[in-house]
Amino acid sequence: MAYAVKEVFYTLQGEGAQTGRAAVFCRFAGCNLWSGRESDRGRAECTFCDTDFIGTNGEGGGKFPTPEALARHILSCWQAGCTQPEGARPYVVFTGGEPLLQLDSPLLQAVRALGFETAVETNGTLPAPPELDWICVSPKTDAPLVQSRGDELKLVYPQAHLRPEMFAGLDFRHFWLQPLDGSALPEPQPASSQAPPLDHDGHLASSRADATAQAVRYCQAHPRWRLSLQTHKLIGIP
Ligand SMILES: C[S@@+](CC[C@H](N)C(=O)[O-])C[C@H]1O[C@@H](n2cnc3c(N)ncnc32)[C@H](O)[C@@H]1O
Ligand SMILES: Nc1nc2[nH]cc(C(=O)O)c2c(=O)[nH]1
Ligand code: SF4
Ligand SMILES: [Mg+2]
Repeated sequence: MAYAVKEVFYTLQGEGAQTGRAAVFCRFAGCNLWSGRESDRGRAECTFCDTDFIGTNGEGGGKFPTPEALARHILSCWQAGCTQPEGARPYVVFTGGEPLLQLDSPLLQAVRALGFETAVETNGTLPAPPELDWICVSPKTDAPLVQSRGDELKLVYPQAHLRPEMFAGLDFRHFWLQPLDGSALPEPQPASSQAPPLDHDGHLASSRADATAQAVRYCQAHPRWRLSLQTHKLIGIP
């Protein structure tokens, strides 16, 4: 099958337990919870997305006809950025959009054959192929959770009707609260059907600072949960 890829870039993982690790990010086009168009955001299943995943016109993006072609492209991005590869296994993070709409075993086998360790960032609504070394699931309010095990569960917080306790019993090694970044979102319209971001106690999170303060309070009260900051945004890298 052909793969539609928005962008492929070399950066540091900014979130979760692998924060700070050099990685190629392969961002697939398309998502099953939002069209990506602002005009549809209010009625989407996921309303707070911070990412442009429409089309294949980003840096390093394109249509790739075979798993091998995309795997070679990912390797070339690693090689272009990593000048001293000795002793480090190349690392690729598949994201999107929703990567599990396209990420399949042949592609994972192709990147593994080139030496890559593999990771995914997924909304958890689709099952993950077995060849992944690291699975990060980030559940969304209105979406059924199908992938209910993995390495880390990263909950954007606060989200209407989603309480961290709903997930604390699942089979993950790490549990993160990531403050909702509403800075790129349009102001909510009064008539919007979009549910407001309410925390545990029903408080409205009107800014990333509010969301961060709420997440800090929750982690302090429930130490099984840790704070995941989007560190790439803090330092201005992709
Ligand atoms: C853009 S999503 C792509 C992967 C997948 N569709 C998902 O939702 O996990 C990558 C990560 O960014 C998080 N994210 C998206 N929008 C965010 C926002 N406004 N504030 C904080 N985290 C956000 C997602 O929850 C997910 O963990
Ligand atoms: N540096 C960096 N780290 C990230 N971790 C998850 C991201 C994503 O959009 O999936 C992301 C991203 O977009 N950039
Ligand atoms: S599920 Fe992920 S990619 Fe899709 S709209 Fe939500 S945050 Fe964005
Ligand atoms: Mg991102």
